[in-house]
Amino acid sequence: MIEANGLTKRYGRTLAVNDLTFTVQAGRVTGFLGPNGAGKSTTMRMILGLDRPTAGGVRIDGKRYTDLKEPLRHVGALLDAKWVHPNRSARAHLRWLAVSNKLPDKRVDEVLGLVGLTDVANRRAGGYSLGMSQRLGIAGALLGDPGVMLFDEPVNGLDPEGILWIRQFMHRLADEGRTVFVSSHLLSEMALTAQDLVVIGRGRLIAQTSTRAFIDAASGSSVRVRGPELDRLREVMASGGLKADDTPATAEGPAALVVHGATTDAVGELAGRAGLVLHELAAQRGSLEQAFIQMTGGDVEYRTGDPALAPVAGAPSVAGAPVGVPGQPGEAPASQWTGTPAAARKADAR
Ligand SMILES: Nc1ncnc2c1ncn2[C@@H]1O[C@H](COP(=O)(O)OP(=O)(O)OP(=O)(O)O)[C@@H](O)[C@H]1O
Repeated sequence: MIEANGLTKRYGRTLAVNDLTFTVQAGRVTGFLGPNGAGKSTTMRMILGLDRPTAGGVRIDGKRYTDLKEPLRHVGALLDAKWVHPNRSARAHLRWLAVSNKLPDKRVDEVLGLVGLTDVANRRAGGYSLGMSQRLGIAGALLGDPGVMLFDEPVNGLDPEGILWIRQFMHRLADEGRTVFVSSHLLSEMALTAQDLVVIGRGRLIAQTSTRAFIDAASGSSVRVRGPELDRLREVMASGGLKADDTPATAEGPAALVVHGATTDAVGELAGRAGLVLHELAAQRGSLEQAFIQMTGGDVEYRTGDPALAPVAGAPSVAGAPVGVPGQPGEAPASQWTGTPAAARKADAR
């Protein structure tokens, strides 16, 4: 378990992390989301004892990182997959890590097997693809068989096969009871990977909740309904006090209505009482992307002019956390956002 309490980091005038309090539970994959410059990497570095908090602190299984006698046995991290000497083989790199951390040599072959690199373990790491380098980084993080694992943008630049592998591997680590904390800009991927979320903006907590609750709170409840008499259906919804919008036919389905702020029960009963035949009645969930943009709306700069990405004023809060974090007077804003989810990927593509 990771527990951050009032975690704060200031770099000169920039308040990179501002009084962050959150918990990352064992046995779950927890996504760490925030616009560019929100403070994710700084937070991860503080968890790993690589940066000193200005105030507050963070504990790993109840202990500060600096108090862990053998840190690699408690926490493993993948921060930069290319952090390997290019002329070293994967096996030599892991052996060096194992020796310098007093870990048994036999663990090297175990972790190579776990990440599927056994057959290429003697090849130069400099010649590895990004996907292989990520696997090697994960092997290094696993060397001490730690209960807590941190991943900073692990799927950046990976092909679909590599992304799927990482997703399944993280689920496996969580199923083994480990704490898995992963930052990513790939929101659709996070929706599939993370069971819980910690969402930050300008260094402050926006939400800590399950992924499902985060999406539901942002998107509200809406119902897609379709039948042979769409006009009548719209009238019946209106007479029941429900607002319905038309959605045109697409490759995915025929024209339908989307009824806002309603449940399938309410829509079905209204239609049934009016004697209307229905061909489709389904609750609609928003995407993590929509929820993220809505929840971080106050923290970002939009440059695309796409109205679909416009920030929503007065976005609801999740789990009691504030939304639309205001900047502190006299502080430089620590957040940048280039608008589209694709552009949200780190410009430096670590
Ligand atoms: N060593 C440093 N010195 C000064 N400012 C820093 C330093 N490290 C980070 N910052 C600033 O702190 C803020 C948070 O940066 P951080 O890298 O933690 O954000 P992030 O959420 O990881 O962003 P990204 O997703 O773009 O990597 C930014 O404004 C950044 O410029």
